Amino acid sequence: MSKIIIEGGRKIQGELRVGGAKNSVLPIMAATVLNGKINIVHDIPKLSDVEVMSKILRAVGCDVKRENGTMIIDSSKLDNHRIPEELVREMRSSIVFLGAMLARCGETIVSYPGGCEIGPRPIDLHLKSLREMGADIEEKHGFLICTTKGLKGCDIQLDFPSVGATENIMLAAVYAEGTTTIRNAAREPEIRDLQQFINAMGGNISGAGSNTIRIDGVKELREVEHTIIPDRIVAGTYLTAAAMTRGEIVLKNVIPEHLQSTIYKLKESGCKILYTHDTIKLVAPNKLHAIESIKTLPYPGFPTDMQSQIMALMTISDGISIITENIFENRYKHAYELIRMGANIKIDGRVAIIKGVPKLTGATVTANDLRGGAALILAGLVAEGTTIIENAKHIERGYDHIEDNLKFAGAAIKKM
Ligand SMILES: CC(=O)N[C@H]1[C@@H](OP(=O)(O)OP(=O)(O)OC[C@H]2O[C@@H](n3ccc(=O)[nH]c3=O)[C@H](O)[C@@H]2O)O[C@H](CO)[C@@H](O)[C@@H]1O
Ligand SMILES: C=C(OP(=O)(O)O)C(=O)O
Repeated sequence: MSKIIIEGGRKIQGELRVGGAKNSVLPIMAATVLNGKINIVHDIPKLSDVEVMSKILRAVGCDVKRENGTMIIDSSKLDNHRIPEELVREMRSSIVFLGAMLARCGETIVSYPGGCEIGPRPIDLHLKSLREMGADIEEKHGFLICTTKGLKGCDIQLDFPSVGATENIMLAAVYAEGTTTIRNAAREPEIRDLQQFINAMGGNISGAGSNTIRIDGVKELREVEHTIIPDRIVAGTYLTAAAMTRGEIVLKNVIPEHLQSTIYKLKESGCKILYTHDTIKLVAPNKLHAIESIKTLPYPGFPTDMQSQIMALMTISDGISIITENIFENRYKHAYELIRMGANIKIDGRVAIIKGVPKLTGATVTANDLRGGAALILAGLVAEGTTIIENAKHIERGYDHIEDNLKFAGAAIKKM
């Protein structure tokens, strides 16, 4: 079981480059099955989720090669429509293969993904939408057995702008007969990246980034080369690390527009933030102020994937901060670990009330999920003494060499 050990009290400063976004790379890897040709994808981060996605692609017959940050996926020999159950269990977001495999093969068998560390994560919107497009989906013994005699474009109204459901519909609709319209679609930047990838291989999608997406079915797709957009959550995490340690950091390869809600809240805590079109500089104040209220919302609202990290910052900010978690029901497990480090946090359902304390103290804590683990690293960077984070494997799902990057920026941190 991997552990991260941190000696707190060092500033995070200097320059860091942000790599490709996990939440872009995963659906884009699923989309590589569509063309039955060569896909070249740049700026692929080294993450355990990317490893699982590669294993799934190989299991269905694709050839996957990786050279540093570039991945070459040849989907021409795809010959299996069953996604191995153990891999779906390892990574819930493998559910995006549903739409992609239905489009390519007209059939697929995927095990039901179930919930995860952050609570129940139903897929009813995915299934309802794919059925509306003409998919026949049987739910039997924990598996989804999906077939179609041909998907047809239709109008889909999502009850909630689900990221995964929007992606699954986009993938399924690429070859569908006629036009598919998704209303109340998710507007996350990663959705637009998926549109760009599919269009670069000859698909016909418009509207991603707005709440209405139109997909006109095409007959054939070609080879493609694409670069993944930078990870806005990794960028937000490094900015928060500099803010909490009274540091000063410049991030390169970022899209500041994607981080506006995070930047806005970091400014409220007293940080000075300057940016160009692809860099962000943060200068921390001597004293962090409480952030009156943060409500997680679909993009462009404040991202639930930054909630844990910003909570870590609030624990040492002067005054009372309030978080309302609106996206996931059970995303406060990290709060109880932060309390072990001296934080003053009260949880009442979806609301967390955080009263800033003068200092945190190092302790042995457990990462229960990806972003909760990142929050514990941030707390460890400022805590007095040694922090040991157990179960650090969760962090590897979404951060490429976080300990090396933070060490480079001044932290006393190591992984064991
Ligand atoms: C790989 C990836 O991109 N993961 C991101 C994606 O997850 P994911 O795609 O799973 O998130 P969704 O946007 O689908 O889920 C948001 C909310 O909708 C609910 N819901 C979703 C689908 C459904 O069929 N029924 C339903 O009720 C979920 O339970 C949750 O409460 O968006 C989340 C919300 O920004 C992020 O936290 C995740 O990092
Ligand atoms: C919840 C997250 O991801 P996933 O949907 O892959 O579990 C996340 O990135 O914080």
